[in-house]
Amino acid sequence: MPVEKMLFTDRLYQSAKEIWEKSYQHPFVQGIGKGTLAEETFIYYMKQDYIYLIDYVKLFAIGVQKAHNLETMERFAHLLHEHLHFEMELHRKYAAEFGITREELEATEPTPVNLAYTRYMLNVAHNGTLAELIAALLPCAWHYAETGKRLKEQYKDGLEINPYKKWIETYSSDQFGALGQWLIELLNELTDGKPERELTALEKHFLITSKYEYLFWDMNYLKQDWQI
Ligand SMILES: Cc1ncc(CO)c(N)n1
Repeated sequence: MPVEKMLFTDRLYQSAKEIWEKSYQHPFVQGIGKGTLAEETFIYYMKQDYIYLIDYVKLFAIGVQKAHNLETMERFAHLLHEHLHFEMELHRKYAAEFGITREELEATEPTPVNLAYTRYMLNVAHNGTLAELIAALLPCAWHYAETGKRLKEQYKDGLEINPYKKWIETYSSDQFGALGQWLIELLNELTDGKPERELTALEKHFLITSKYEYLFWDMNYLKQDWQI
């Protein structure tokens, strides 16, 4: 009987599982689910996340540049468009609700954790292979899709009156989930038959950005910024 082959992304999922669980249990994430997170904390996060996404979207442009065929180029161009419009529209809508202008959103200065996280991914994107780029950016797409779906299920009773309903609806949507799913498939294709040495390097990127995801929640929760 043939042995069922474990996908490389299953391995990544297993190795990051504990970190992701810690993120899910973080009071920031739970506060979104319950709708109890302080509004000023959410606004702080929306502003930081908006400028995070500006850099994140650039990673897809580098994906276009590093793609080996036209189909992959088209998919990265699609991802770039979806994050720039579908996802970032969420931030613009919340900002409008809170009386924050687009200019103000865009002029946000990154905190140390935000800057370190985006610089890490941009560095991998510029200096690494296409597989390395995907390994580094995948926790963002995958972890958010999973978080959105889990929160929606766990807190479905209060969803209609939850002020963060739009956030939960965006990240639990099939439209958002499909973005991560395609990255998962591409990474499995690119890593098929690759030596352990290369896989270990990819796993390292995946774990580091998974940890940055945790730090990002924590940084926003505590409103950690430059001390000087
Ligand atoms: C920090 C962070 N990670 C992932 C996502 C999902 O794209 C996001 N908006 N922000």
